[in-house]
Amino acid sequence: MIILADNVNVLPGVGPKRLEALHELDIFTIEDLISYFPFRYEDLGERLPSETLDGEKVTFKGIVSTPPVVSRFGKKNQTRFGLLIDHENVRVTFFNQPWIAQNIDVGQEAAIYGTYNAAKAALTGMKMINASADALDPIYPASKQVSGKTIRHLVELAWADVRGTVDSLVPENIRTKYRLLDRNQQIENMHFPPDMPAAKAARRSSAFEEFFVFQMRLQLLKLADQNFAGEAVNYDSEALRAFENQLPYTLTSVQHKVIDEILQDQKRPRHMNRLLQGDVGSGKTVVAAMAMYAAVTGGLQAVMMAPTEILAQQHAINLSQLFDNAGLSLRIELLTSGLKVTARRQLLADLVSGEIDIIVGTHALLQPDVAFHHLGLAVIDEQHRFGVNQRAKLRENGVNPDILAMTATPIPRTLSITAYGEMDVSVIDQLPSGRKTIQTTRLSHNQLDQAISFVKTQIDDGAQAYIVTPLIEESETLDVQNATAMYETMQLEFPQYSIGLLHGRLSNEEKKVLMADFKANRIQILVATTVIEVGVDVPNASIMLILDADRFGLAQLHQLRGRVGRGTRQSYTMLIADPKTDYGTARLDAMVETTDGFVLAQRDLELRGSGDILGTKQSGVPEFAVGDPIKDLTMMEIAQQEAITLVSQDDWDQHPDNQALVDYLSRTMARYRHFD
Ligand SMILES: Nc1ncnc2c1ncn2[C@@H]1O[C@H](COP(=O)(O)OP(=O)(O)OP(=O)(O)O)[C@@H](O)[C@H]1O
Repeated sequence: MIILADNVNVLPGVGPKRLEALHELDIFTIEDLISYFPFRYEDLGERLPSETLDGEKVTFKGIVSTPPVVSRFGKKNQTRFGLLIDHENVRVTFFNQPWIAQNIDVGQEAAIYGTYNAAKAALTGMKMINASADALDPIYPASKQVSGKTIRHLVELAWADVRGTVDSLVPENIRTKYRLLDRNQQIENMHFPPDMPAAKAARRSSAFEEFFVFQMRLQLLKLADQNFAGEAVNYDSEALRAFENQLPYTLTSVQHKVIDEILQDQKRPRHMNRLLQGDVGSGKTVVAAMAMYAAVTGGLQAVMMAPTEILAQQHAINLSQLFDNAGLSLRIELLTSGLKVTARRQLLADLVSGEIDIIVGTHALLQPDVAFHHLGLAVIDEQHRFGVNQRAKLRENGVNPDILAMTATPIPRTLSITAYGEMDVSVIDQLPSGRKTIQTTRLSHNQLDQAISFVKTQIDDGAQAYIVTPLIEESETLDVQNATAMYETMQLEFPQYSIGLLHGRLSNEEKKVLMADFKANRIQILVATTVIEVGVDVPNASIMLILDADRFGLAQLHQLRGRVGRGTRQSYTMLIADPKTDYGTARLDAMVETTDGFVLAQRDLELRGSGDILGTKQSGVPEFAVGDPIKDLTMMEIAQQEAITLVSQDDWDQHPDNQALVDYLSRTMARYRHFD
């Protein structure tokens, strides 16, 4: 007798090789197997012959009216018998499936899927179907090593034993409220639906279950965060006010608002886990600087983590400038991989002794030898590149800083509930005043000369420009060649100016020097591949020329455009492209129409359709097997509400009704992919 917790290799036919292949599909136990659902059903279309067109594929169900006869010709053979459907007799022929004859007797009910020949009232059989079930064929997501048919077969074997023994994960009161099936019925109808409505009902229940379990995990994570007794940061409000007064600009009301939200969190003796979401160029850095300064005035250290070394370096420069200009002497250091051994050792010593106030770096900051004197705040830039597990690393060796994650990836409201479910969110939805709307134009390749002469007039006027060439995924060499060719063209076009070339093959050191030169206006034109994409801040750069712009996704184009329009100059983005697809054209049109990242993100979603996993993957939204977090948003919202309600009840995890859920969550938490 097989039970749910058994390893799948208890099933006949699952040897080491197949086991490995099943592991690839995340199937380890019998429970995993029976929760591995078909993603659609082929309707085999049971009908009467009179309703069927010639040549149509169809399923006929009837009574076998003549004994099966197998005739052979050479290596081939055919099996024939009659099938009485209602009052019509149809002649059935199977080719090369002689075993069919052994399973057929006169008088027996049979369902056969095949192609109908109306003139001859004959059916060329393709397969026999379980006559007592409906003609729905479940289609399983398969891999190269395991076919859908094998999965189907294993599910049948397993279900025969565990049927009726599955406990529901969604508590009964919630199931009743939303008319959801219990888990036995749900699983049975996912695999063996008697008809389409039953399959639909089972999918609905499965999707809800999946969302609910996901939301439970988020809520538990949130609770765990809160229970991690965070530290109350006793910051110096006077000092913060003085810092603000020394800034080179006035903070916008939205910046004020989000700074207040963050400070409130820091002040509480609770752990902060907040996401700061703001469009490109909206001024997140100064908000983060305030939060870090708050920690420092409270006698704590702060760390800022960026996804790349270029960005880390930029942040270190920007922060130093901000604090220097305000006359504050904080010690800010940059930890990079290029640091010499002795320098690194000194840096780490100063960090642990508390001499360093703020340290900026990449993932390198998560290495075990990096220890703090007293870390109070971790700012994480571009949050979706850091998984929850990585954040957890920060907590090891006893440090449990407040977390402020920042992202410029505009996630449409419809997705943020899924992407950031466990965090509190602050949004900057207003750009600093004085910004002029970036003017975006679309040009074809034969207008490139025109674009370049426009760049010329702007540079003569003191502006700086980016020229971006597309990343060629198949070949980094081509990619670099492309950028290099453009660089050479620009040198010819602009002999009087200094031109830089930035691409992925350069060392971090070379990149750093280039960026510093560009920032200081020692370089006027920077030809770059997409390495320039996120976070680079050079306010005097006001021209962005993107070549083959149709090769970029909308989010990427928006990020690139966000590199300009950061100062007071009128900025321009020129998209050079001859798009070959409607989708390419639509993306460029969207860019011309709006500069609002949230509008673009929504448009992107519509253009791609919610089924596109790739896009959602990029944005950090987890994938689901059955439910669609965009189409089924309301269901996700309900699942979230119910999860919040459940975990807010005292001793909810002690209640017998919730044991199956509690067990399931603890069993599966460890290998939960969404949080990697
Ligand atoms: N209130 C303000 N008034 C005027 N300028 C501001 C204000 N706040 C920030 N800035 C300036 O706006 C520019 C963009 O700010 P910042 O680099 O913080 O943007 P960001 O939100 O980090 O954007 P990205 O995600 O694109 O890096 C910077 O040059 C910064 O000095």
